[in-house]
Amino acid sequence: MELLRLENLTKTFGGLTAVKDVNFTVNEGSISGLIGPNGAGKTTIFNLITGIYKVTRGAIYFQNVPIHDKEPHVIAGMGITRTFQNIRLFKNLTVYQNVLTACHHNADYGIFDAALRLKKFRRQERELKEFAGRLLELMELSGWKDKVANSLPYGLQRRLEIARALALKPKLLLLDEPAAGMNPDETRQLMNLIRRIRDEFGCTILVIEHHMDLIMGICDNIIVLNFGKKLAEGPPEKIQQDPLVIEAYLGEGGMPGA
Ligand SMILES: Nc1ncnc2c1ncn2[C@@H]1O[C@H](COP(=O)(O)OP(=O)(O)OP(=O)(O)O)[C@@H](O)[C@H]1O
Repeated sequence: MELLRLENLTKTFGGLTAVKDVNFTVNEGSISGLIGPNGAGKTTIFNLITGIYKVTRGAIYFQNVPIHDKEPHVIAGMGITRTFQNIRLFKNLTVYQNVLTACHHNADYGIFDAALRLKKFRRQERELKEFAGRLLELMELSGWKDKVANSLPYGLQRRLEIARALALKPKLLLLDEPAAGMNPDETRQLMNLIRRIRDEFGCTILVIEHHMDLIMGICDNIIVLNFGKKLAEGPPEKIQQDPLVIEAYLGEGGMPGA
């Protein structure tokens, strides 16, 4: 079943067309990849889906509801969450505190419940702590729980960022270059984690990534962009052999990791 649909999506910045008439759908429960050479328009599409940028032309539907005219907080509230190319964490808080603060977005107790530590507050606090613990387990960060985020190796900081995004219980998780800066071992581990997030957490994933092994290894469907336009779409085996895709990457020195 379709979760997200982009229809003739176009974004211009002054005279530059960053995204031009892009159409694709993301099916519920799938892992989809958005790839393309540098400057192809991938992050711009994430910014359009999440409402950070206003759409110039075209439409975006989430669960068949138009979202291209909605504010970022409304879109987030509907169940779309993202991570960023540059890691955004509370660097001086512990791993656990980072996840727990994100979990608090789900709390609906009032200031009186909290101040008087009423039953509703105590029950929700217990549930949020359990959920934070579950997320740390899922992202294999339990052993780092009490470490300050800043002290974590780079690959683990990226995993912590994903745990924080999952704390918002998204239906659609957008990952912007989650394996950037990771070594091959860390990348392999991340691939397994992304599959687990889909299988155990039940959320749909759209991922931008330059690591081709990751994209080809986990995606059901891949959308290739070049100069803002959709160049190709299909399963990994089809994309890997597509002459147009290979040619687009040749200018950049070939398909990365292929
Ligand atoms: N806010 C902006 N103002 C002006 N131009 C922008 C803006 N955001 C993106 N662009 C331009 O739009 C084009 C697409 O950029 P985008 O960041 O979406 O590419 P990308 O495919 O994500 O690239 P990369 O793989 O390098 O991250 C680029 O030419 C970029 O300079």
